Amino acid sequence: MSNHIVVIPGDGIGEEITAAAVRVLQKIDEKFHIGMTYEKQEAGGTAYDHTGTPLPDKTVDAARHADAILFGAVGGDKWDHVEPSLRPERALLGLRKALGLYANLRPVTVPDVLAEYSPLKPDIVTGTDILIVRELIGGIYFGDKCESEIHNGAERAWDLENYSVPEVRRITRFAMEAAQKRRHKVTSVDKANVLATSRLWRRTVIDTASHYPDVTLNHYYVDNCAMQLAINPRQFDVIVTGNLFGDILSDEAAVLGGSIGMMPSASIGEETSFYEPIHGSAPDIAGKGIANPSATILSAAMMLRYSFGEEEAARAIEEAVDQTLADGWRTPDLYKDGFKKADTETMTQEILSHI
Ligand SMILES: NC(=O)c1ccc[n+]([C@@H]2O[C@H](COP(=O)([O-])OP(=O)(O)OC[C@H]3O[C@@H](n4cnc5c(N)ncnc54)[C@H](O)[C@@H]3O)[C@@H](O)[C@H]2O)c1
Ligand SMILES: CC(C)[C@H](C(=O)O)[C@@H](O)C(=O)O
Ligand SMILES: [Mg+2]
Repeated sequence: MSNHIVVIPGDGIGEEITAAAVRVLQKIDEKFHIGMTYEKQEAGGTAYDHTGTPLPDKTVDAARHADAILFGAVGGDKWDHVEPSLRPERALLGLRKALGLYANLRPVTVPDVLAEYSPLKPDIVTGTDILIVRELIGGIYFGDKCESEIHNGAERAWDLENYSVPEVRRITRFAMEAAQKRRHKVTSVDKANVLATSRLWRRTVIDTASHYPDVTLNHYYVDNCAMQLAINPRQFDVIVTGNLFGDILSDEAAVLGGSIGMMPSASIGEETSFYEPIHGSAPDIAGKGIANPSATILSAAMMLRYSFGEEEAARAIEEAVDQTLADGWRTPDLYKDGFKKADTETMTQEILSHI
């Protein structure tokens, strides 16, 4: 079986964190003999600087032919003034669309050793284990938009949200099947009290869920869900939601475990899957060698599990990260008095030492 990985570091901390994850994968390969090969490709602002486009065709072609993709992050203030269609973030959206990556899985777990890092009380967050299933190639992100037009004498801009029944059905099935392997509960999040798209979303979720009688379904409006995540995160098993709400709720949920630097993701479509941390390019710390590489390393673990069927190897990575935290190593995003200070390199070496 071929296990060819296209690595797309992107911008900002992207290079540092993907390099760390590749080292972990190489160590895993020595132990588990998976036979992974790597190919680096450009996307984002750096690709724009080199080629005039944030998403070169070469990158899309390589991604399409890969067995899995490891992605860092794109974007940064440097490209804020670039024409919208050429912004670094368009590379990520373009790849998601080109690869049909409709289901974005964002697991939110709070290791016991990190419960005290949460801005919430440890007795609220301990034991949290949520899988956010975010629809990734529809909704307002991909609807028609207008950057600027004159309407009734005033300049305005607009973005159109739309969802079709097949799109909602597909992501709901995914969430239901994920829940069947977990605690058999799905919470659907929408804004059906206001938005037409959310009313179609809710109807379709209810209809699709009726084929999964072993899964309990409940609904929250997104504003209430944002609050429920802070009040009682343990009530959630699988959350299924649209593209924009999923983006926002997953950053919120990331703080339950103390840092977005710990949160991995997998994006699944019909063919090649895509693995990336949920955080961005962190321009404020880029190049300083202090980014937490764990989210990307844990994304590599998801790759082993979902793309290569290597459950034992995936667990070996997750346990190595847990052990490194249990040993007291903390990158600055998690550091507190009494713990051992780690930069990206030290954290990576410590994780490697446990594999
Ligand atoms: N998937 C992606 O490529 C992605 C995701 C989100 C944002 N972005 C882009 O990244 C740029 C910066 O966005 P932002 O500042 O809103 O979000 P961000 O996630 O890059 O950073 C938010 C905060 O979290 C910190 N942080 C993020 N990752 C960290 C890590 N691994 N270790 C330690 N601290 C970490 C940053 O230092 C910053 O303080 C923007 O251009 C944005 O569009 C890209
Ligand atoms: C960079 C941006 C396009 C992206 C998104 O909004 O999907 C990011 O915030 C994410 O969460 O992956
Ligand atoms: Mg986001």
